[in-house]
Amino acid sequence: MKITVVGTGYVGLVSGACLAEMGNDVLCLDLDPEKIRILKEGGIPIHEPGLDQVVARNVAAGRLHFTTDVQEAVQFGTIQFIAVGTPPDEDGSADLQYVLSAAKAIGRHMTDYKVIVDKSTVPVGTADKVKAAVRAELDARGENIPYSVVSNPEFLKEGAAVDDFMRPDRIVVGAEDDQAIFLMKALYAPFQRNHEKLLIMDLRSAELTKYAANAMLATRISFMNELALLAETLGADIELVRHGIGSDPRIGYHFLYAGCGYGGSCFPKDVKALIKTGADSGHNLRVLNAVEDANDAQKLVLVDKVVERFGEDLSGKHFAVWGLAFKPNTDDMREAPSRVIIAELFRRGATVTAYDPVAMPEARRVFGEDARLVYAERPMQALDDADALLIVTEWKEFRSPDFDVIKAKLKSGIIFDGRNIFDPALPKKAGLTYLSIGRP
Ligand SMILES: NC(=O)c1ccc[n+]([C@@H]2O[C@H](COP(=O)([O-])OP(=O)(O)OC[C@H]3O[C@@H](n4cnc5c(N)ncnc54)[C@H](O)[C@@H]3O)[C@@H](O)[C@H]2O)c1
Ligand SMILES: O=c1ccn([C@@H]2O[C@H](COP(=O)(O)OP(=O)(O)O[C@H]3O[C@H](CO)[C@@H](O)[C@H](O)[C@H]3O)[C@@H](O)[C@H]2O)c(=O)[nH]1
Repeated sequence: MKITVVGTGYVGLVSGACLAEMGNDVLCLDLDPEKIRILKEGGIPIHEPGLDQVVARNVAAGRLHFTTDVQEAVQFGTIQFIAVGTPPDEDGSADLQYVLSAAKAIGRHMTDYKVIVDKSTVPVGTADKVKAAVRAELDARGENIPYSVVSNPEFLKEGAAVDDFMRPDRIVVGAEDDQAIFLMKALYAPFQRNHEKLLIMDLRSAELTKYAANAMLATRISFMNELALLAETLGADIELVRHGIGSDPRIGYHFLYAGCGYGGSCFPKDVKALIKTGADSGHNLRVLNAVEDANDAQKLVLVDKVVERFGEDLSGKHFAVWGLAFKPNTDDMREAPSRVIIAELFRRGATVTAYDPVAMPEARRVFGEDARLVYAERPMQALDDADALLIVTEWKEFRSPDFDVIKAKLKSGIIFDGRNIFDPALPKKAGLTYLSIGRP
């Protein structure tokens, strides 16, 4: 099948590469000439394990191409995936300007039947807006070319994106006409081991499903984070509680890890957008408001613990921070807890040496030139002259350190672990004070 992907960011590139891997001819469009230049020269603008091989293989096979030419891109694919960003607007709602401008471009240049697929995360009712935007462009041209609009939200996780796309738990397709349903079924046939994975529904239910999934996952995390704080006060261990409740299949083990808050390009923005959708339609989504509040507070929990030990004023104190990305296996720092933690340490007068296996170039962009923040080449080097260590991202390479070396380096001998990555007995055996989330 011939497919165009409009927007070659995270989701666009992973989707385009994986759809090519399944034998389709894919043309990825982006308006950012720098991104397309990197891709055309064989580079990958994001860090995502395994993606480079899939891209290289399909470029070499002649199935995956990149362009900045809008007209060429629109005329290429029968299926047009819109995978552009939907960042939060000032009031928390999803900003649809990129989606609608992509839709208009399709209406402006299409010359034959198109299935226009919203893959971006978009609020309920967006498919109707996309339909209207395309119709307005066709009317302006005096054309009446047929087209369908489909909602096909994406559920991939960064760091595991290729696997999530190629082996999905489910594929949600919101569609309202037989031709579009037929084409979407044919497109996804090779992706499914069993047919129950393809869930065909109406457009609005598909749009809401995406927000419901992220909101449910964010709720589990905020719930566990609050219980972790309670566990600390009560002298219980949240990790044992997690095992205790996760063994109930109605609850399950996934997404129950307490930590220093959820970040990333999706949960924070999608929870906000769903709250706004609720408010706009007369529903105060109380649970989700609390989920967001709890997460905002949780991002500061490590600093609260630092303040308990070192006092409100941290002038003259220096901290090592391990982990900058919002989670392991990505260089993405969008809404990362590290941003809030480091900013709060600065506000209180402290300085920081940070280490992250892949996100340091991104951190340089995020924080800019700032004398209060330097970067280490290795995790242990970050500990030089540090009063204490803060662990913010659970990268594998942090999991088995030499605790005696940490003890020798840290002035206070304190580790503040925001991701519960160690068995507490090990740092304690080396004489360190180990403060994690929700554990005695
Ligand atoms: N990042 C994720 O893990 C993830 C997972 C599932 C769903 N989503 C959703 O997918 C959407 C895209 O997210 P992302 O992280 O890939 O965004 P991104 O910011 O990485 O990429 C968006 C790209 O779209 C391009 N673009 C904008 N307008 C364009 C236009 N009119 N024509 C062509 N290109 C255009 C931008 O230049 C950019 O490269 C969002 O709605 C997001 O919520 C993201
Ligand atoms: O038990 C857990 C699991 C995750 N997190 C945090 O939650 C955030 C998000 O993690 P994750 O969901 O793994 O990453 P994303 O790549 O943001 O993926 C989410 O957001 C995507 C964009 O919508 C969806 O497609 C995915 O299904 C959804 O998991 C990160 O900060 C994690 O540290 C926790 O604190 N505890």
